[in-house]
Amino acid sequence: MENLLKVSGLNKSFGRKQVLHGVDFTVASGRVVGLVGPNGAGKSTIMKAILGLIPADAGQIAIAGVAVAITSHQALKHVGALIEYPGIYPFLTGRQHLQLFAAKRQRQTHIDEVVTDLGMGDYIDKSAKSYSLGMKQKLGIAQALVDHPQLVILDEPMNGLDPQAVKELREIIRRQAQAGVSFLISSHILSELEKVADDVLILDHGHIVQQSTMAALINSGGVVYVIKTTDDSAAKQALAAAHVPLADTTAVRVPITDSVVLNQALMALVKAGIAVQDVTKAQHDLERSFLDMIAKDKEAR
Ligand SMILES: Nc1ncnc2c1ncn2[C@@H]1O[C@H](COP(=O)(O)OP(=O)(O)OP(=O)(O)O)[C@@H](O)[C@H]1O
Repeated sequence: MENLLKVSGLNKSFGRKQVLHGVDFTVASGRVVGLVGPNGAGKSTIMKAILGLIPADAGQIAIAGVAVAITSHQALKHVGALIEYPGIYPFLTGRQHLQLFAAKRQRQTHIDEVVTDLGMGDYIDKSAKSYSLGMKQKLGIAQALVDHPQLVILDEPMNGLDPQAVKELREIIRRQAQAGVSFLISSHILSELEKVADDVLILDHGHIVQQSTMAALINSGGVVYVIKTTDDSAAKQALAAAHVPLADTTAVRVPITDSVVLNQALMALVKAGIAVQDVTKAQHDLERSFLDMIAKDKEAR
């Protein structure tokens, strides 16, 4: 797979505060890459540097092999972006905004496509001053997509969107990725990107803490059996005595490595006279493993 975006050794300080530390990653053609990290981790700073909006102190950024710098924007010709807040002119209609962003060739068709895909038909010809937060956000996303870019950079695009709009946005991203468009999408909530991203970059205090596929990240947390009993604290003691590992201390959660562990757990509970009321396979807790990863990285530094 060809790397459309390549970022290497990116350093950035604001005054005496270093906010990016040797950031390296790639985005391949047709991949959706999630950039996830807590508030202030440096997500927007990375995106602004890629877009040549702020100068990096060190490192290289290349799009389709062409270098980007604050004075060299040629590589950004086929890049669409929404960074922080959409730029909205209150007295223009949504359609007029899109006309500013769409190249002349097939302008009308491209605008109609994106308006339909994002379900903006009802208000696209009204002036933007009447738009809700979510409508403005959608207009910002439409601006990023309207010119058929090869690479789309979206900073927290789900902000302000209702669940239906989030679903529509996910669908449009997946459709475009299938057609070969690459995406770099930031969020401070990992689970927000669970259904849309192929790959994940986890960023903390300007360091890339983990880079993997979303599938590998989900599997790395493992699946757990949640056992409901009549007496959970006695159940935990019985399991500890029988050397059955627990996934965490909040409930009777047994990690699934193989079914033998579940058998051992159930036998230990039955032997201790604890009634098992229910056993369910629980969804992997993505947010918890994200927080664990950040905590581990903090300890290591
Ligand atoms: N122009 C600036 N001047 C000084 N400090 C800045 C500037 N821009 C960003 N920072 C600092 O750099 C750090 C990273 O900020 P950045 O906006 O990149 O984080 P983020 O991960 O996008 O956070 P959020 O999720 O809150 O948007 C923060 O500590 C922020 O205060």
